[in-house]
Amino acid sequence: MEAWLGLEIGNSRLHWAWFAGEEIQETWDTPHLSRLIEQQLAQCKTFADLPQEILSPDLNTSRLSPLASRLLPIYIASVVPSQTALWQAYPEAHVISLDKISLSGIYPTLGIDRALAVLGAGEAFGFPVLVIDAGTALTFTGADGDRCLVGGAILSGLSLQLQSLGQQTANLPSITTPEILFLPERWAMNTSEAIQSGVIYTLIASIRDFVTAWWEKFPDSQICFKGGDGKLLLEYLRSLHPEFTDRKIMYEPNLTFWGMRSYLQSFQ
Ligand SMILES: Nc1ncnc2c1ncn2[C@@H]1O[C@H](COP(=O)(O)OP(=O)(O)OP(=O)(O)O)[C@@H](O)[C@H]1O
Ligand SMILES: CC(C)(CO)[C@@H](O)C(=O)NCCC(=O)O
Ligand SMILES: [K+]
Repeated sequence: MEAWLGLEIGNSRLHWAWFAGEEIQETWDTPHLSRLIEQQLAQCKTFADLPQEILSPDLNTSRLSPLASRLLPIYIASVVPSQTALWQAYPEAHVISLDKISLSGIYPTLGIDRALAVLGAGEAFGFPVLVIDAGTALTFTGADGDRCLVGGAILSGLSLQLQSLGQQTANLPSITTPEILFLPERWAMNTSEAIQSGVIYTLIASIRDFVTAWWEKFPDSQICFKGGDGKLLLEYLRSLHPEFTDRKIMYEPNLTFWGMRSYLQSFQ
Protein backbone atom coordinates (compact mmCIF):
# COMPACT_ATOMS: atom_id res chain seq x y z
CA MET A 1 0.00 0.00 0.00
CA GLU A 2 1.44 3.31 -1.06
CA ALA A 3 1.80 5.98 1.60
CA TRP A 4 0.72 9.57 1.01
CA LEU A 5 -0.16 12.65 3.01
CA GLY A 6 -3.35 14.68 2.70
CA LEU A 7 -3.03 18.34 3.62
CA GLU A 8 -6.11 20.52 4.09
CA ILE A 9 -5.05 24.15 4.39
CA GLY A 10 -7.71 26.09 6.29
CA ASN A 11 -7.78 29.74 7.29
CA SER A 12 -6.75 29.02 10.90
CA ARG A 13 -4.43 26.05 10.59
CA LEU A 14 -3.26 23.01 8.63
CA HIS A 15 -4.97 19.62 8.88
CA TRP A 16 -2.92 16.52 8.03
CA ALA A 17 -3.78 12.89 7.31
CA TRP A 18 -1.30 10.10 6.75
CA PHE A 19 -2.77 7.47 4.44
CA ALA A 20 -1.56 3.95 3.66
CA GLY A 21 -3.38 3.48 0.38
CA GLU A 22 -7.04 4.07 1.19
CA GLU A 23 -6.76 3.87 4.98
CA ILE A 24 -6.14 6.84 7.22
CA GLN A 25 -3.43 5.93 9.77
CA GLU A 26 -3.18 9.19 11.71
CA THR A 27 -4.50 12.74 11.56
CA TRP A 28 -3.13 15.86 13.25
CA ASP A 29 -3.22 19.66 13.02
CA THR A 30 -0.36 22.18 12.88
CA PRO A 31 -0.11 25.97 12.61
CA HIS A 32 0.35 27.66 9.22
CA LEU A 33 3.95 27.49 7.97
CA SER A 34 6.22 30.51 7.82
CA ARG A 35 7.77 31.68 4.56
CA LEU A 36 11.20 30.78 5.94
CA ILE A 37 10.43 27.13 5.33
CA GLU A 38 10.11 27.41 1.54
CA GLN A 39 13.79 26.71 0.92
CA GLN A 40 13.71 23.57 3.08
CA LEU A 41 10.66 22.23 1.22
CA ALA A 42 12.40 22.74 -2.12
CA GLN A 43 15.40 20.69 -0.97
CA CYS A 44 13.43 17.74 0.44
CA LYS A 45 14.68 14.42 -0.90
CA THR A 46 13.12 12.11 1.69
CA PHE A 47 10.38 12.25 4.31
CA ALA A 48 13.06 12.76 6.96
CA ASP A 49 14.01 16.10 5.33
CA LEU A 50 10.55 17.57 5.90
CA PRO A 51 10.45 20.36 8.49
CA GLN A 52 9.55 19.22 12.03
CA GLU A 53 6.85 21.93 12.06
CA ILE A 54 4.59 19.75 9.95
CA LEU A 55 4.53 16.94 12.52
CA SER A 56 2.42 17.01 15.63
CA PRO A 57 4.09 16.44 19.02
CA ASP A 58 1.48 13.70 19.72
CA LEU A 59 2.29 11.85 16.53
CA ASN A 60 3.86 8.44 17.05
CA THR A 61 6.75 9.10 14.66
CA SER A 62 8.21 5.62 15.11
CA ARG A 63 5.26 4.37 13.02
CA LEU A 64 6.36 6.77 10.29
CA SER A 65 10.01 5.70 10.33
CA PRO A 66 9.65 3.07 7.55
CA LEU A 67 8.67 6.02 5.32
CA ALA A 68 11.66 8.13 6.27
CA SER A 69 13.83 7.24 3.31
CA ARG A 70 11.21 8.12 0.70
CA LEU A 71 9.64 11.31 -0.49
CA LEU A 72 5.92 11.11 0.22
CA PRO A 73 3.44 12.63 -2.21
CA ILE A 74 1.36 15.34 -0.53
CA TYR A 75 -2.13 16.03 -1.91
CA ILE A 76 -3.18 19.55 -1.01
CA ALA A 77 -6.65 21.09 -0.72
CA SER A 78 -6.14 24.73 0.13
CA VAL A 79 -8.31 27.80 0.59
CA VAL A 80 -5.26 29.94 1.51
CA PRO A 81 -3.23 30.82 -1.62
CA SER A 82 -0.20 32.20 0.30
CA GLN A 83 0.15 28.86 2.15
CA THR A 84 -0.32 26.87 -1.09
CA ALA A 85 2.49 28.88 -2.66
CA LEU A 86 5.00 27.61 -0.08
CA TRP A 87 4.41 24.04 -1.27
CA GLN A 88 5.04 24.80 -4.92
CA ALA A 89 8.72 24.10 -4.27
CA TYR A 90 8.12 20.63 -2.78
CA PRO A 91 8.85 18.06 -5.52
CA GLU A 92 5.89 15.79 -4.68
CA ALA A 93 3.19 18.42 -4.01
CA HIS A 94 -0.10 17.92 -5.87
CA VAL A 95 -2.58 20.74 -5.52
CA ILE A 96 -6.15 19.53 -6.01
CA SER A 97 -8.24 21.80 -8.18
CA LEU A 98 -11.98 22.07 -8.59
CA ASP A 99 -12.09 21.11 -12.26
CA LYS A 100 -11.28 17.44 -11.59
CA ILE A 101 -13.85 16.91 -8.84
CA SER A 102 -16.65 14.52 -9.82
CA LEU A 103 -19.57 16.74 -8.83
CA SER A 104 -21.67 18.69 -11.28
CA GLY A 105 -23.10 22.18 -11.05
CA ILE A 106 -20.04 23.62 -9.28
CA TYR A 107 -19.41 27.38 -9.54
CA PRO A 108 -15.82 28.47 -10.26
CA THR A 109 -14.99 30.12 -6.91
CA LEU A 110 -16.41 27.34 -4.69
CA GLY A 111 -13.89 26.43 -1.96
CA ILE A 112 -12.07 23.17 -2.67
CA ASP A 113 -12.54 22.18 1.00
CA ARG A 114 -16.31 22.42 0.56
CA ALA A 115 -16.28 20.46 -2.69
CA LEU A 116 -14.12 17.64 -1.29
CA ALA A 117 -16.04 17.45 1.99
CA VAL A 118 -19.40 17.10 0.25
CA LEU A 119 -17.89 14.55 -2.16
CA GLY A 120 -16.37 12.55 0.74
CA ALA A 121 -19.62 12.65 2.71
CA GLY A 122 -21.69 11.62 -0.33
CA GLU A 123 -19.36 8.73 -1.17
CA ALA A 124 -19.52 7.46 2.40
CA PHE A 125 -23.19 8.00 3.27
CA GLY A 126 -24.84 8.44 -0.11
CA PHE A 127 -26.21 11.44 -1.99
CA PRO A 128 -28.07 13.73 -1.32
CA VAL A 129 -25.94 15.00 1.55
CA LEU A 130 -25.40 18.24 3.45
CA VAL A 131 -22.07 19.20 5.06
CA ILE A 132 -21.83 21.78 7.84
CA ASP A 133 -18.19 22.83 8.23
CA ALA A 134 -17.74 24.72 11.51
CA GLY A 135 -14.27 26.14 10.90
CA THR A 136 -12.95 29.69 10.71
CA ALA A 137 -15.92 30.28 8.47
CA LEU A 138 -19.05 28.20 8.98
CA THR A 139 -20.32 26.77 5.72
CA PHE A 140 -23.31 24.76 4.54
CA THR A 141 -22.71 22.77 1.35
CA GLY A 142 -25.29 20.44 -0.16
CA ALA A 143 -25.38 18.07 -3.12
CA ASP A 144 -28.44 16.26 -4.51
CA GLY A 145 -29.02 12.64 -5.50
CA ASP A 146 -27.36 13.24 -8.89
CA ARG A 147 -24.12 14.48 -7.27
CA CYS A 148 -25.03 17.97 -8.36
CA LEU A 149 -24.20 20.92 -6.11
CA VAL A 150 -27.38 22.38 -4.62
CA GLY A 151 -25.45 25.30 -3.10
CA GLY A 152 -25.01 26.55 0.41
CA ALA A 153 -24.08 29.46 2.62
CA ILE A 154 -21.08 31.05 4.33
CA LEU A 155 -21.00 32.93 7.63
CA SER A 156 -18.45 33.78 10.30
CA GLY A 157 -17.50 30.80 12.44
CA LEU A 158 -17.70 30.64 16.23
CA SER A 159 -14.20 31.98 17.00
CA LEU A 160 -14.39 34.66 14.37
CA GLN A 161 -17.70 35.97 15.72
CA LEU A 162 -16.32 36.11 19.26
CA GLN A 163 -13.05 37.65 18.11
CA SER A 164 -14.60 40.32 15.89
CA LEU A 165 -16.96 41.44 18.70
CA GLY A 166 -13.98 41.85 21.02
CA GLN A 167 -11.89 43.66 18.43
CA GLN A 168 -14.47 46.14 17.15
CA THR A 169 -15.88 47.31 20.48
CA ALA A 170 -14.40 49.26 23.35
CA ASN A 171 -15.92 47.38 26.27
CA LEU A 172 -16.26 43.80 25.09
CA PRO A 173 -13.52 41.26 25.81
CA SER A 174 -12.43 38.76 23.11
CA ILE A 175 -13.68 35.39 24.28
CA THR A 176 -11.89 32.32 22.94
CA THR A 177 -13.57 28.98 22.27
CA PRO A 178 -11.66 27.05 24.99
CA GLU A 179 -13.39 29.40 27.48
CA ILE A 180 -16.77 28.01 26.43
CA LEU A 181 -17.14 25.19 28.93
CA PHE A 182 -20.90 24.75 28.90
CA LEU A 183 -24.00 26.01 27.16
CA PRO A 184 -24.48 29.54 28.58
CA GLU A 185 -27.70 30.83 30.14
CA ARG A 186 -29.71 32.45 27.36
CA TRP A 187 -30.59 35.42 29.64
CA ALA A 188 -27.04 36.02 30.84
CA MET A 189 -26.12 38.25 33.79
CA ASN A 190 -22.47 38.95 32.97
CA THR A 191 -20.66 40.21 29.87
CA SER A 192 -18.76 37.07 29.01
CA GLU A 193 -21.85 34.86 29.18
CA ALA A 194 -23.95 37.47 27.39
CA ILE A 195 -21.54 37.33 24.43
CA GLN A 196 -21.49 33.55 24.50
CA SER A 197 -25.28 33.44 24.69
CA GLY A 198 -25.72 35.84 21.78
CA VAL A 199 -23.27 34.05 19.53
CA ILE A 200 -24.13 30.47 20.42
CA TYR A 201 -27.94 30.70 20.52
CA THR A 202 -28.04 32.54 17.18
CA LEU A 203 -25.56 30.10 15.60
CA ILE A 204 -27.63 27.12 16.77
CA ALA A 205 -30.84 28.80 15.55
CA SER A 206 -29.23 29.39 12.13
CA ILE A 207 -27.97 25.83 11.92
CA ARG A 208 -31.38 24.48 12.92
CA ASP A 209 -33.03 26.62 10.25
CA PHE A 210 -30.68 25.38 7.50
CA VAL A 211 -30.99 21.77 8.67
CA THR A 212 -34.80 21.98 8.69
CA ALA A 213 -34.84 23.59 5.24
CA TRP A 214 -32.51 20.86 3.91
CA TRP A 215 -34.69 18.05 5.26
CA GLU A 216 -37.78 19.68 3.72
CA LYS A 217 -36.02 19.34 0.36
CA PHE A 218 -34.33 15.96 1.00
CA PRO A 219 -36.12 14.25 3.92
CA ASP A 220 -33.88 11.17 4.23
CA SER A 221 -30.55 12.88 3.61
CA GLN A 222 -27.56 12.42 5.88
CA ILE A 223 -26.16 15.62 7.41
CA CYS A 224 -22.50 15.74 8.50
CA PHE A 225 -20.68 18.24 10.69
CA LYS A 226 -16.95 18.77 10.44
CA GLY A 227 -14.46 21.46 11.48
CA GLY A 228 -12.86 22.60 14.72
CA ASP A 229 -16.17 23.64 16.32
CA GLY A 230 -18.34 20.97 14.71
CA LYS A 231 -18.44 18.62 17.68
CA LEU A 232 -19.37 21.36 20.15
CA LEU A 233 -22.06 22.87 17.94
CA LEU A 234 -23.66 19.50 17.21
CA GLU A 235 -23.69 18.72 20.93
CA TYR A 236 -25.41 22.06 21.68
CA LEU A 237 -27.85 21.61 18.79
CA ARG A 238 -28.85 18.24 20.24
CA SER A 239 -29.11 19.44 23.80
CA LEU A 240 -31.37 22.34 22.78
CA HIS A 241 -33.35 20.29 20.26
CA PRO A 242 -33.47 16.65 21.42
CA GLU A 243 -35.65 15.78 18.40
CA PHE A 244 -32.43 15.93 16.31
CA THR A 245 -30.72 13.25 18.37
CA ASP A 246 -32.19 10.29 16.50
CA ARG A 247 -32.06 11.90 13.06
CA LYS A 248 -29.38 11.30 10.44
CA ILE A 249 -26.95 13.89 11.67
CA MET A 250 -23.36 13.23 12.79
CA TYR A 251 -19.90 14.65 13.33
CA GLU A 252 -17.09 13.34 11.11
CA PRO A 253 -13.81 15.27 11.11
CA ASN A 254 -12.24 13.53 8.08
CA LEU A 255 -14.72 14.32 5.31
CA THR A 256 -12.26 16.38 3.24
CA PHE A 257 -9.68 13.59 3.46
CA TRP A 258 -12.33 11.08 2.34
CA GLY A 259 -13.01 13.43 -0.58
CA MET A 260 -9.29 13.42 -1.44
CA ARG A 261 -9.27 9.63 -1.41
CA SER A 262 -12.22 9.49 -3.76
CA TYR A 263 -10.60 12.15 -5.98
CA LEU A 264 -7.48 9.94 -6.23
CA GLN A 265 -9.54 6.81 -6.89
CA SER A 266 -11.16 8.53 -9.86
CA PHE A 267 -7.76 8.51 -11.62
CA GLN A 268 -7.10 4.81 -11.07
N1 LIG B 1 -6.14 23.95 18.63
C1 LIG B 1 -6.97 24.74 17.96
N2 LIG B 1 -6.50 25.75 17.20
C2 LIG B 1 -7.32 26.53 16.49
N3 LIG B 1 -8.66 26.40 16.48
C3 LIG B 1 -9.19 25.43 17.23
C4 LIG B 1 -8.38 24.54 18.00
N4 LIG B 1 -9.22 23.66 18.61
C5 LIG B 1 -10.47 23.99 18.25
N5 LIG B 1 -10.47 25.05 17.44
C6 LIG B 1 -11.67 25.67 16.86
O1 LIG B 1 -11.62 25.40 15.50
C7 LIG B 1 -12.11 26.50 14.75
C8 LIG B 1 -11.35 26.53 13.45
O2 LIG B 1 -11.75 25.36 12.79
P1 LIG B 1 -10.85 24.63 11.74
O3 LIG B 1 -9.52 24.32 12.32
O4 LIG B 1 -11.68 23.51 11.22
O5 LIG B 1 -10.74 25.82 10.68
P2 LIG B 1 -9.89 25.92 9.38
O6 LIG B 1 -9.96 24.60 8.68
O7 LIG B 1 -8.54 26.44 9.66
O8 LIG B 1 -10.71 27.02 8.64
P3 LIG B 1 -11.57 27.06 7.29
O9 LIG B 1 -11.71 25.62 6.83
O10 LIG B 1 -12.90 27.63 7.70
O11 LIG B 1 -10.80 27.91 6.40
C9 LIG B 1 -11.94 27.73 15.61
O12 LIG B 1 -13.15 28.44 15.55
C10 LIG B 1 -11.69 27.17 17.01
O13 LIG B 1 -12.75 27.47 17.87
C1 LIG C 1 -15.60 29.57 2.87
C2 LIG C 1 -14.22 29.02 3.11
C3 LIG C 1 -13.32 30.10 3.69
C4 LIG C 1 -14.38 27.91 4.15
O1 LIG C 1 -13.14 27.31 4.44
C5 LIG C 1 -13.60 28.40 1.83
O2 LIG C 1 -14.38 27.33 1.39
C6 LIG C 1 -13.49 29.41 0.72
O3 LIG C 1 -12.59 30.20 0.71
N1 LIG C 1 -14.47 29.36 -0.25
C7 LIG C 1 -14.51 30.22 -1.39
C8 LIG C 1 -15.87 30.80 -1.60
C9 LIG C 1 -17.02 29.82 -1.80
O4 LIG C 1 -16.93 28.64 -1.39
O5 LIG C 1 -18.03 30.23 -2.38
K1 LIG D 1 -10.28 37.10 2.25
